[in-house]
Amino acid sequence: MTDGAFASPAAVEDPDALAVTEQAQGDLAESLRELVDACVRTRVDDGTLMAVAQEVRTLTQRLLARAQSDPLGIEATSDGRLRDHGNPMVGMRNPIAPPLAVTGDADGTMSASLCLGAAYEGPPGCVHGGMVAAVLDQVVGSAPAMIGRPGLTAYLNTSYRRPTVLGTEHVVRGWIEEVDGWKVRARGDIRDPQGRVTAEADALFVVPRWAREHLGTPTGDAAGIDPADTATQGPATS
Ligand SMILES: CCCCCCCCCCCCCC(=O)SCCNC(=O)CCNC(=O)[C@H](O)C(C)(C)COP(=O)(O)OP(=O)(O)OC[C@H]1O[C@@H](n2cnc3c(N)ncnc32)[C@H](O)[C@@H]1OP(=O)(O)O
Repeated sequence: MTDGAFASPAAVEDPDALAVTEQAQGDLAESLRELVDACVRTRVDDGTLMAVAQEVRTLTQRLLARAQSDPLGIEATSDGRLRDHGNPMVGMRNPIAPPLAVTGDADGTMSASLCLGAAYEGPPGCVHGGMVAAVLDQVVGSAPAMIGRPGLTAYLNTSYRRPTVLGTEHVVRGWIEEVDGWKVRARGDIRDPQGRVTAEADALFVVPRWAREHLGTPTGDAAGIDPADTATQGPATS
């Protein structure tokens, strides 16, 4: 979603072929996540490092043999799916993305599990604070999107309560606090396996003026949900 440019639905003429392609794209990204992790943690000798770098550059050229010049954007397919595959938090084609798998509860609370490795280290053994904020931005921001208000982040105030430890399963949640027209205030947190909050966020998401005419009627997962009904909605559990 960029200023003034909204993706139009891409027709899915052959869902089976698309599924095969998406499987291959996802597998490539996953193999690159493994490569990134290995790149950070490897202790092989210098000669091996140089040889591998050369091999990787050769592979890059194979992929660039046919590549688009623009970023992927967000596509809505004619079978109703949102394809945000380049997104750095959830994008299945993006090796930078963990990727988060964000799901919604019946009460509108969004959640995802989070377990990050060496590539995301900030303080020793802990997740980088910028990554923590980015994860919260995505999960908390998906709550407004679910009710047909896919806003941009106007602010995201993040409080870091305790370190978010690498290699440990955490739960990230986001929920709506208040809906005011095209503005949605939402909150979220990250909890460790003991249920302790490691970070929390208070955020405002605003559907920009240029996008509002495209969102007159909530679509997809937001269909049938009246944003007015979710005002002052809280999380399922505290
Ligand atoms: C369809 C597909 C979508 C899929 C999405 C999937 C998942 C999504 C998950 C994504 C997660 C990741 C998401 C990302 O990574 S989003 C990327 C990071 N964020 C940005 O780049 C946003 C940049 N800013 C803007 O584009 C605009 O300024 C926005 C959109 C914020 C406003 O827009 P616009 O300029 O057109 O409108 P307006 O200025 O008339 O303001 C309108 C109203 O808002 C109020 N206001 C504005 N700013 C603030 C503020 N800071 N505090 C308090 N209030 C604020 C303002 O007072 C006014 O209120 P009112 O006078 O009406 O009462």
